Amino acid sequence: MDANVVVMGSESVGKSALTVRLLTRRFIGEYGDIESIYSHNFETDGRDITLNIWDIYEDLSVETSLSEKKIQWADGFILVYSICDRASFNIVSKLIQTIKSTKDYLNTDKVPIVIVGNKRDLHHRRTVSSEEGRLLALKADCLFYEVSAAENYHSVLMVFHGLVDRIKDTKLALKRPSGFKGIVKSMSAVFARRRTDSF
Ligand SMILES: Nc1nc2c(ncn2[C@@H]2O[C@H](COP(=O)(O)OP(=O)(O)OP(=O)(O)O)[C@@H](O)[C@H]2O)c(=O)[nH]1
Repeated sequence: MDANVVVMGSESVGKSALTVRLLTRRFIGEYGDIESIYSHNFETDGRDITLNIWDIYEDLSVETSLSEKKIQWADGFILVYSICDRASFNIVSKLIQTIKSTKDYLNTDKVPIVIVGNKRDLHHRRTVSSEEGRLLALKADCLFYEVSAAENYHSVLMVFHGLVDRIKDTKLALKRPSGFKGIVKSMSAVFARRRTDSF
């Protein structure tokens, strides 16, 4: 399975640090203004996953046709803020709205989004509590993690694994009509066939 992932958030929250941590297991400190697509292969539940990660430098809270293209390209989103930067947390809510209004999800309301509070190691400078992050995720039906790209590889790995699991579920739900909508769809397919049969 291929999964396109966009990493978004305000400036300097650690988007590149998270991406580079996943790819190399390292934290190198300074990353410059890079914007690239990286590919990374891993296995989950016996399935090979190719993750295409787009690390976005541009501020996507300002709507442009390019940002719309990026949103359409993505199967899932990692929205990063810094626990020491309240403005970066506020931008995450705006990004969720932009994504949910832009992305055309046909049958499902569940957009695979993970909210990440980064720089957990700087807890003495914290201005956004864990509860606020968790509450936002709960309201928007997203996953939530607090991590330190600087200090910990495993929590970063969990972020990407969590997102891939959600992407898998969404892709499966899109393939197989399920629930009430799916039943209505299958019934109308049967009736449509009957109607054409009778002519
Ligand atoms: N203490 C601490 N610093 C971090 C952490 N993650 C990133 N940084 C630092 O925060 C700064 C910004 O990190 P980047 O990864 O470049 O952030 P970015 O969001 O990609 O930044 P832009 O590309 O400029 O938008 C760098 O100085 C990093 O070393 C972290 O978990 N803890």
